[in-house]
Amino acid sequence: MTKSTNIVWHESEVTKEDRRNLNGHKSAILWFTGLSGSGKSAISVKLETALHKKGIHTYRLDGDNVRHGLNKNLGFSSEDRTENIRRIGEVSKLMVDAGLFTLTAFISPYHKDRDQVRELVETDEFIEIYVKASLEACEKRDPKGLYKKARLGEIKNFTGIDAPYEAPREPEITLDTTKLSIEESVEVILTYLKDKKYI
Ligand SMILES: Nc1ncnc2c1ncn2[C@@H]1O[C@H](COP(=O)(O)OS(=O)(=O)O)[C@@H](OP(=O)(O)O)[C@H]1O
Ligand SMILES: Nc1ncnc2c1ncn2[C@@H]1O[C@H](COP(=O)(O)OP(=O)(O)O)[C@@H](O)[C@H]1O
Repeated sequence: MTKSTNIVWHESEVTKEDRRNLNGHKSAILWFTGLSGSGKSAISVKLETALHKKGIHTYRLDGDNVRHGLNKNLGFSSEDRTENIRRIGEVSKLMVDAGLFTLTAFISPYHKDRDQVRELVETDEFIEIYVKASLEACEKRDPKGLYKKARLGEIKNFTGIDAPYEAPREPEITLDTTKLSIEESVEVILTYLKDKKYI
């Protein structure tokens, strides 16, 4: 018997389409992935501000509101990272159902975990954004001093050092943050959303 046996779905009267119509725009997950220090948080924060100013309903998920709350029982083993991403995917799906552009900023290092989130929603509801920067560049930025600690062996399983990062094969958007400024990256995403008639 699975744990969900005997649980019956109760349909709402208000649908995702109703909520989208009320908002006047679509909803989707903007899934940022990349190494620590690649720029996921910096870009997603500025993108959210830009969308908000346009009257678009958003919510941003990142370590602050997830790893300190919902997922505070998870660490950085491959199993815990997979569970971290699975929960974030499920929460993001609910937010898309609620009519929001949901911006997620997690390393999400494994193809299979990101693909599982993609499978959870409609094809056009998952936009994978690869925030690309070399390990060298991220380590040079080292905004939280974590690479230094990882090199000293004070943090184990650090992505890029002694834990893997699997770069997306076919992301909807790639941002090379060694070439684009934060503002330019935001513009690339806004252009994509306009071209594809999301906004
Ligand atoms: N071992 C290890 N590896 C990678 N990162 C580590 C680790 N330990 C702590 N941190 C800090 O946690 C942030 C990554 O958390 P995520 O939830 O995005 O990771 S994951 O998607 O589950 O792989 C990451 O934040 P970002 O810099 O925002 O990516 C780090 O600040
Ligand atoms: N072109 C750029 N794009 C994004 N971030 C940049 C860029 N140049 C420098 N940075 C800086 O690099 C750091 C990236 O950190 P952060 O956004 O926390 O990355 P992540 O969320 O991927 O760990 C920030 O301090 C940001 O200001």
